[in-house]
Amino acid sequence: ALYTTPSQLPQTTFDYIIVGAGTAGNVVANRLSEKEGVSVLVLEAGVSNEGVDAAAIPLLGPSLVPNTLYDWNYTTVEQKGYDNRVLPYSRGRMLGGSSSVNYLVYTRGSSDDFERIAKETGDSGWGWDNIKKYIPRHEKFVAPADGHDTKGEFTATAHGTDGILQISLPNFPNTLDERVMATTKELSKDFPFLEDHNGGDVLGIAWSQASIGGGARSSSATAYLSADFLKRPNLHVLINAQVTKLVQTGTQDGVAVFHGVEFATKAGEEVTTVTSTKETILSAGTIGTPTILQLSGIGDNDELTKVGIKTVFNNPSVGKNLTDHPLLANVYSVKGTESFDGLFRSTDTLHSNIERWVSNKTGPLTSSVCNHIGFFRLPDDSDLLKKFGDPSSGPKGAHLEMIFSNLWVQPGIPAPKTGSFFTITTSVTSPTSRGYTKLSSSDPFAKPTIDPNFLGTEFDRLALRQSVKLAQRFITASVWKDYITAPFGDYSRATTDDSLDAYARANAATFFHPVGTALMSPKGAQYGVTDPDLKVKGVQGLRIIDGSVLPYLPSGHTQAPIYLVAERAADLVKADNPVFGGSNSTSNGSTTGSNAGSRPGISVAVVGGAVASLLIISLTL
Ligand SMILES: Cc1cc2nc3c(=O)[nH]c(=O)nc-3n(C[C@H](O)[C@H](O)[C@H](O)COP(=O)(O)OP(=O)(O)OC[C@H]3O[C@@H](n4cnc5c(N)ncnc54)[C@H](O)[C@@H]3O)c2cc1C
Repeated sequence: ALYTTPSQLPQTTFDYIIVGAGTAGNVVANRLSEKEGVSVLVLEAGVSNEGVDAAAIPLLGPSLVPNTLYDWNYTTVEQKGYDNRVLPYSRGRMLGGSSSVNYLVYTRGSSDDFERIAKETGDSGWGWDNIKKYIPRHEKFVAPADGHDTKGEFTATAHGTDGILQISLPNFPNTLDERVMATTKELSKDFPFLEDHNGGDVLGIAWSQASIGGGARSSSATAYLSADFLKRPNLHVLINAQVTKLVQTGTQDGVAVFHGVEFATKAGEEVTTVTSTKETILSAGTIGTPTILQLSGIGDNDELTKVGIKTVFNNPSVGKNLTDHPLLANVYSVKGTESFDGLFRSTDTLHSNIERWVSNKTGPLTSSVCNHIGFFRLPDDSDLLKKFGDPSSGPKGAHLEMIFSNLWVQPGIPAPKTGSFFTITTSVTSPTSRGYTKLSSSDPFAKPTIDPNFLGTEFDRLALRQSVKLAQRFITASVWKDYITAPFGDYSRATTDDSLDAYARANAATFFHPVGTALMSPKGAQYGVTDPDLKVKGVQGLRIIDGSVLPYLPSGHTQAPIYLVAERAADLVKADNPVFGGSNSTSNGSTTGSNAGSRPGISVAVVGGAVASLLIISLTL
């Protein structure tokens, strides 16, 4: 059932307590509550997604953040690599978490991304061959809302059709479609067409897939926490419940045991305590999870002492290794009125499209932000790779990304009142900068200090420059000549390496893909926050299942890998509880050694200061 106030809870002790009804949390809640009699409580700080139209209508999604009720409304510290600008750092604060507010792009990453995690954690269960077994359980690949013939736009064997989360190809055509496809033919060497991004290969330009079904957003709330699942008598979900700390309930073999969870409906309100008999699972996301650990005394002793929190377990890795994708929106002015910019300028046009969506879930508002995406590698002989080494996950991993949007896309900057636009958003897919999140105060309602450290390394600065050059090369195909008028705004002045770098520093933003602040590492390693089974190191009763455990960003956007990680993680939880009939049989993985303290396949020289600082952390643990 779904509850809105603590007094509605039928009990205060549950088998499992999950903190955060977000992307990963709802997967785990769903899977654990499959078993009758296993009680599961989910505590969510935010509100319900029900009745929030912008959370359902795909192209209105970007209006959900920042500075809204549905966002944690975090900001970064001044970003040195971005001319000291402060950025909004949105995280979804509602049922579904960030899957309810994101831009819906659904990319699983490359098989090498998962292989790298398997190799570095010593657990083959994180490898692609095992992870891809979860796709049929997770995915329900459905026809797009416009009913177009999707032949040649995807590879059927890469998809599941009986799972839970609905995924579809573009739901509404746009004027870029033919032009992008023509460019993959004319400039096929640099921009090859790839049939499907989600089968383990990502390199090339493919039709974009999105978490949309029947023309509406499919989120972890609409899918894994649908009304049918909420009818389960053993599944309890409480909204408006912000967890303020974990409570130590005992000590076992000298190790602190955490089975208690404190939460409050808002600052200054009374705190309620609930208890788990089996496990407490943190699924509060890459910012929320380390924040809760730190508030509970699990973190860097020096940092905790500074804000007056008593350290229970000193783990300097908590909150470190924050890794995110920089985003640079390269905007072109285009001819005609076929871009989607006009949709949002006239209230009448917007209303008629909303009416169309309400009546039959069709029309331009069923679009995500793009119909095509491309992932690319720097050339093997590029100066960058020679100088810095290769930070990607392997030959199938990407260094750069391009997204093609049929409208003005500039997070945080309102669209001009006139004009039609085509945006090629570019990114460094394998960034080497690392940042952190830490408490600013012991007050659980105070916002943490967040530093993603965008463009903090020379590799990232130069690779972002290369991504813009890639976009500039893309539009040299003949098909753009009669469409693009000119680069827009600052972009028009980005003509030399120096001016291009200045333009990037002044305009880049974020894809909102933070990961890594509670990274998993081998059992026994002297760095990292969880073991490969996602149990928190140094304490008992706690597991982490969300984006924070990912040691690296995928060659893609983050929601799909997080869903898959959560699906496997639910099996790992089940394997530890005989009630589910498991004794590690469901995990399909094996732990192959401890590798304590080292990060195989990557050296300090390869990724510069970021990993160097991680290794220093490991020495001081
Ligand atoms: C604006 C935006 C656009 C994005 N676009 C895309 C995209 O197009 N494609 C893509 O793949 N990814 C995208 N992402 C990223 C992706 O959505 C996230 O990486 C992913 O959803 C994170 O999943 P998670 O389970 O780690 O955390 P979340 O889904 O964020 O879940 C965390 C949950 O925990 C709750 N919580 C946090 N702290 C507490 C607390 N103290 N007490 C109780 N509850 C708490 C939160 O409210 C939230 O519901 C985007 C993200 C944003 C914000």
